[in-house]
Amino acid sequence: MPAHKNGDNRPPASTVRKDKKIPEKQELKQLDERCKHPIIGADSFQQFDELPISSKTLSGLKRANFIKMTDIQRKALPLGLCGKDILGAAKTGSGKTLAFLVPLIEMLYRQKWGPMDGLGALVISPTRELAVQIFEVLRKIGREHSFSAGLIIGGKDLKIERGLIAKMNILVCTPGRLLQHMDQSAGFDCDNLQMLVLDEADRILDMGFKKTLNAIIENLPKQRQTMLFSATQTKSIKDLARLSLKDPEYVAVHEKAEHATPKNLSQYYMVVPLPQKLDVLFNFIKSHLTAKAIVFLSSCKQVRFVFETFCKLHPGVPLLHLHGKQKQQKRAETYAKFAAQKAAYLFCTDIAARGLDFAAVNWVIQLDCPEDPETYIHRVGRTARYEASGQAMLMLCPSEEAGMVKALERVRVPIQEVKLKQDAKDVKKEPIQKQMQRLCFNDPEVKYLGQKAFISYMRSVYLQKDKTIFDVNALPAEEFASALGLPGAPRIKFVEKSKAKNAARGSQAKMDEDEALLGLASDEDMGEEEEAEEKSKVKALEKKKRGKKEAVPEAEEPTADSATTKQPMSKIEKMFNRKNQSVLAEHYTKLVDHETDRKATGDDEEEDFWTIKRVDHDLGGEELPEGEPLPISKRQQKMSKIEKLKNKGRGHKLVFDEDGEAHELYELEDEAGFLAKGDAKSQQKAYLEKERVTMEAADVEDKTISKEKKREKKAKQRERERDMMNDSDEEETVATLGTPDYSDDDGDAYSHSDNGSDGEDMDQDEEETPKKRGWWQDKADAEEAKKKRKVVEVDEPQTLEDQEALALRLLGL
Ligand SMILES: Nc1ncnc2c1ncn2[C@@H]1O[C@H](COP(=O)(O)OP(=O)(O)OP(=O)(O)O)[C@@H](O)[C@H]1O
Repeated sequence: MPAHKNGDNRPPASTVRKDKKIPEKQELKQLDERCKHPIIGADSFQQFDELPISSKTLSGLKRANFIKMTDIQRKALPLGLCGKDILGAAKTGSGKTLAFLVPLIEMLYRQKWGPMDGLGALVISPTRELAVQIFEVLRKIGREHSFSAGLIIGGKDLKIERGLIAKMNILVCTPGRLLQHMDQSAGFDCDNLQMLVLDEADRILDMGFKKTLNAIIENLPKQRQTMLFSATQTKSIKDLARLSLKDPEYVAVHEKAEHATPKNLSQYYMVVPLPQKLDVLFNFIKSHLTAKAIVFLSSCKQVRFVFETFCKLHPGVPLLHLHGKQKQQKRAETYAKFAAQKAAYLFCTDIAARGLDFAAVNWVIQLDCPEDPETYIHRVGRTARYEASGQAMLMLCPSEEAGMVKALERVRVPIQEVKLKQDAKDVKKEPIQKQMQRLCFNDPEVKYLGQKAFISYMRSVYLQKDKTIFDVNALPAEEFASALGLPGAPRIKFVEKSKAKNAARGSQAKMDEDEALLGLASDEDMGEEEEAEEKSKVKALEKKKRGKKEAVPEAEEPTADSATTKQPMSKIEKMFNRKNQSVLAEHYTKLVDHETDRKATGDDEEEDFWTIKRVDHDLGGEELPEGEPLPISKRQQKMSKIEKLKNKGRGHKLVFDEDGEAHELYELEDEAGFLAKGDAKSQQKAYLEKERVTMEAADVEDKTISKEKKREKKAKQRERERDMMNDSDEEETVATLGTPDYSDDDGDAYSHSDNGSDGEDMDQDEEETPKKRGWWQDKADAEEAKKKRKVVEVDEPQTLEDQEALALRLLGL
């Protein structure tokens, strides 16, 4: 290793800059040399160009305005460049992305990675949005390199991805989708992988993704460099063993810092009774119309409800929403829109809590309490990023205050209480509750959303692990429902009623609670990662229930495609999931009612923990509008008339008396008269005989009519065929108009747009378009037939002689 003039053995910045001009081969040699050993003097490096980084990467960094390194970059990059395994922890917004992307690109560059080498590096992110963001940074700084890089996230066409994935050198992906490709895409192998990165590692390693990640790791070679980054890093030995890390370096730059959150972040909390939360939020928005803010809620349904209702209340600032149940395209659009807005409010679940780097967000509002202090840190980290400042507001229910504040103190989060201002209370003279009620009253869809939001909120509170913070019984359910504008609280039934009161719960009680949790398994409310976690909880509980004695908390997590842990949905729930919800909302509530009534009678005790007993008290007496047919199933709709008649059974003859009352035929005949005609049996025989004769006569008549109809139909068909024969030439041309041949010479389909012709070239296409080939003909046959076809030009035949002459010409005589 050559010594340098400046005494600390590090190359001066000028030396590195000069390197830019040296040939690539020489540069590679120098970089290799410097990265073989711990980089000398790296402790005092401040800028990227002081590190042994290729000129191509440096140029990418410079163009993106990355000149000076952040703390985590200064510490992690020298280690990463030397091939060390790293556990990186640093505050949110402190530049962890570059701390792993630069070593990744450089490692492949130094190894002269090429298209034939296959997959060299893998970056796994817990959410799609974060994966997209990482990919964008990779593109920016790697723009001068020639590696192929792909983004593999759910919600896109699997086939298209499959075609490309085998050719990629770098992949940025979400766990579920990656595993899907590992399982299903032939030609995708990771045998050559050199580097694995887990961004938001603690999230990917936790229960939610455990099984998926284990399966992924099994497919990766053990000899590789591994880097884990997060603002809240895992230190679990078990986790690290799973990843086969080799002497990892723990790089935690802010561990000794006074606070775990960015220093430019001001953090407040406010104790707000649950029923007033929406009111406070709405007033906050009205008084901060120029803010760019992210509002966190606990479930997708909450997000939808608050978004939909607030949009209708027109607060005067753009509102957006993001959650895991949206289609990928919608999610991407929302992400892009919010990123571009100067002032806007984004309502979201924890899907947006980690890693997302929206510029200039000045407020993070947590309407619902986060599940733990780590989630709090990630949520508030969406503001005050890099050198910017920001503010965060946490709304706590009175029952959550003590537990949460203590938990935040424990992880060094400086948070300060603010009280609701008096004038803010005055605003509540006209609370939005009234407007919410109006919205729910006028629009059943809104009311329905409100009901779902109510239930999913209560459920999320119940499911929280930390019972020192979350207590569902302390929540004022009725008042909360009213605040949402609902006419009454959807009734929620606890199976084990005594368990909450019973302080010393025995193991049986615990088991019952577990069973109750199983009943909550099918939450179609959660996002991908939330859902994964939920499923794993359920699976763990199922295991317990089966009597397994082993410790469960780290139970496997189902893969993205395994839905086996979900409780089977009832028929009605499935139907409801399929149907147009706005149409069915009211009807559904009644169906649910019946369903739960049935369960309450003991049909299904496992689901008897809490279910919607009656979703809406107002609906009690409502019936379907009079005269409106009951909804019929699709199968019924598809039945032919004959099938329907069959199912109807035989007709039944009734006779109406003078008062319009229906009677059986025999009721109107007097008995003496009846017996005078003979005994019942002979009368029945005579009646049947008479009816048989009548039926036979009718049958003959029907057959004659039917034959006549068939004859007419055939005649018409022959006539049509004759006409077609006469006009065949003309018709063939018409059939090919505007129908280009979509096959090339090999018969492969090609896109019409390939020839670059749009509407303008259409006329030309039409003229030149050959006659359409029948599916039964190959191209040669068609050409032959075309040659054989003669064109006979004639004048319109006027007389019988003309016609005879034409016929002879056509016959070729
Ligand atoms: N060296 C740098 N110079 C200037 N800006 C930087 C630098 N490094 C990172 N940034 C910027 O800082 C912001 C935060 O970076 P990044 O997203 O990597 O943070 P993070 O630590 O991964 O945050 P989180 O923990 O929330 O995922 C980004 O906007 C990024 O462009």
